[in-house]
Amino acid sequence: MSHIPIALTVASNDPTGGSGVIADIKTFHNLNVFGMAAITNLTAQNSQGIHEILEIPPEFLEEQLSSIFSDAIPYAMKSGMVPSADMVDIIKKYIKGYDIPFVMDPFIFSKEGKRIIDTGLQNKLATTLLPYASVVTPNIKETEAMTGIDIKDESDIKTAANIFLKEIGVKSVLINDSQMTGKACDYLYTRTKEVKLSGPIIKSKNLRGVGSTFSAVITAELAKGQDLESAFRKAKMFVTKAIENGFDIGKGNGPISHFIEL
Ligand SMILES: Nc1ncnc2c1ncn2[C@@H]1O[C@H](COP(=O)(O)OP(=O)(O)OP(=O)(O)O)[C@@H](O)[C@H]1O
Ligand SMILES: Cc1ncc(CO)c(N)n1
Repeated sequence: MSHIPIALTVASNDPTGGSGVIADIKTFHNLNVFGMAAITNLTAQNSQGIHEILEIPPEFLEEQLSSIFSDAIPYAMKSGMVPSADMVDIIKKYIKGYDIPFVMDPFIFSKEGKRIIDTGLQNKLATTLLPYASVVTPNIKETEAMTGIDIKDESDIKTAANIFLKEIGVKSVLINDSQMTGKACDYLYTRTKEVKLSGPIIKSKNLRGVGSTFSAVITAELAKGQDLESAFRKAKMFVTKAIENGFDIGKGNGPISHFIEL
């Protein structure tokens, strides 16, 4: 194959391969997109939780991005765990400088509910990066943290989505809900339309990487030139199958599968 779309992830490394950039690259590969990764953090984590986080010096993120972009421009890019305000500014420079689709997957809380970034950095992400994002993919807890809305039902989700679109200035928002309604519901809001996709909650303890994988599918599909609604539908199908085929790896919560065929 002489030509292939490129997708770039700017996120952290999980050495056990369940989430973060390794999950992103597995997803890009599954979808026939060439994956690249610029690392923001190294984490020490496993199926039982995140133990330590080591930040890469921001200048070295800049080195990684400048090496990538001076050589081949990715067709789409996503961000995951961004640990410092300096890194937010560096990422913004590349998004502003190169007009490519940008998917922001905010990583504010760990699966175990622990806050990973402070509110100052969370606000910086919202004010500096979100206005340049094609789409942001928060779960319910992240949506509450970023909009200040206490979400109890679907109308609160819509109110929060309007804050993302009208006050924060993001082009579209895709809110994932696997916590509130007892169903796995996802809501896409753009300035012109709303799409809701709903499925049953699959009972599994092996859910590591589900959020990273969902946003990686969206990024891969945008890299291929697909529109956001088709990318959303594909991401929903992908994660559903990936959860159904998850693995019992480790003593705690295992990873979802990236071997699936759609
Ligand atoms: N148990 C489940 N059954 C079916 N779908 C699920 C389940 N858990 C999550 N999903 C779906 O997976 C996608 C991502 O879910 P969600 O946003 O809740 O993950 P997350 O909390 O961001 O994950 P992470 O902690 O990995 O970032 C959504 O499409 C959601 O509906
Ligand atoms: C590196 C990394 N990225 C994302 C997540 C969230 O799933 C995690 N646990 N670790």
